[in-house]
Amino acid sequence: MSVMIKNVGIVGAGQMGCGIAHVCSLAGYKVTLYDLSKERIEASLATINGNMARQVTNGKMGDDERKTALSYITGSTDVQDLASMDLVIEAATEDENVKRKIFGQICPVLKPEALLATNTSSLSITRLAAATDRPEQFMGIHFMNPVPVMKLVELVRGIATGEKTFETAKDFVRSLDKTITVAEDFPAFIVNRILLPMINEAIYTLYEGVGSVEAIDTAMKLGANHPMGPLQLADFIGLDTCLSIMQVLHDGLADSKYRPCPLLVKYVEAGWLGRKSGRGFYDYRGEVPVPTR
Ligand SMILES: CC(=O)CC(=O)SCCNC(=O)CCNC(=O)[C@H](O)C(C)(C)COP(=O)(O)OP(=O)(O)OC[C@H]1O[C@@H](n2cnc3c(N)ncnc32)[C@H](O)[C@@H]1OP(=O)(O)O
Ligand SMILES: NC(=O)C1=CN([C@@H]2O[C@H](COP(=O)(O)OP(=O)(O)OC[C@H]3O[C@@H](n4cnc5c(N)ncnc54)[C@H](OP(=O)(O)O)[C@@H]3O)[C@@H](O)[C@H]2O)C=CC1
Repeated sequence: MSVMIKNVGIVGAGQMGCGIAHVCSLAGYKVTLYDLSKERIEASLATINGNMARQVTNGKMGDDERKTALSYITGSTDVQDLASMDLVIEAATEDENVKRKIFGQICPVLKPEALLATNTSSLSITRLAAATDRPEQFMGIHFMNPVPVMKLVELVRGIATGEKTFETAKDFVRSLDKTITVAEDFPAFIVNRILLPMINEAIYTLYEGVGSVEAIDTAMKLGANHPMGPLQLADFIGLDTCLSIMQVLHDGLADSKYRPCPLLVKYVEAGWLGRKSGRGFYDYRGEVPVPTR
């Protein structure tokens, strides 16, 4: 008992929006990728093309497949283009006010039967659902970064999420060849409840002078077999997103063990957001990343 999905809208063409568009188009869905500016849309379509081209070079897909998938993605800066979507996945900035504003704009445009999902990393699905006109048709579909590579998707139901919505989300995620894990609607769900305190602790380790950026990342890569060091991973996720998640954990669970490291706050205040802004715990503006501490 699930709803037929053909057209998928994605709101926010950042790193996650691009990744979600990438995997949806490869699975045969018609994708409308919406963001605020034409420049962002153009840059995002170029990023998706580049990521697919790399998969062609590595023999992971054929060039015809790449062309077909790309032809399924349409960029848009007009919210009216979401009117024909069966499912819309919100993947905009991790800020509750931004997301609430988006729901206020898109809900009047969507078909009554359309499902609405959020890719939020941490925010309450129940609270976000209450900001829409369709709490029964709303849930969390939380992809991992980089989406084309990571196998997991967390599914999170709000208190009002209907069974049909949940079943449809499960079928949809399986059609993308991803593995589902179901999390209850508590701050940051499962992956980020565990991962982000580890990253925050790595930043405290740097802040307290226990080790340099390089020492901490090398320690966790070679000493714990993590594919990326925690500071490299923080830069990869985006330091603004990391800080938002820690704030949600701190506020939502009211435990001082989740307090965001002041050094993380400082980097975000400086606009050093990691890879996406060119600088974070590493400086990415040269040929190779250079630690900033
Ligand atoms: C914050 C949240 O809400 C939740 C989260 O997502 S938390 C973050 C979860 N993600 C992680 O923990 C990632 C940890 N890092 C890794 O697993 C690996 O370093 C990595 C997969 C990102 C890269 O692996 P690697 O072996 O160093 O790199 P590399 O061999 O160049 O790439 C492996 C594949 O990833 C792809 N890839 C790498 N970065 C990519 C990106 N940004 N976008 C798309 N594809 C990417 C490459 O194209 C390559 O794909 P193919 O195998 O299809 O050719
Ligand atoms: N980064 C990660 O590793 C992961 C992130 N997530 C979640 O996915 C979501 C997106 O994260 P991510 O892609 O990393 O963030 P990015 O900062 O890369 O992208 C966010 C995008 O949303 C756009 N945006 C902001 N406001 C609006 C709006 N009102 N309407 C449409 N688009 C808007 C931004 O535009 P502009 O740049 O112009 O502001 C930007 O293009 C967040 O909720 C995050 O928590 C989930 C899993 C992993």
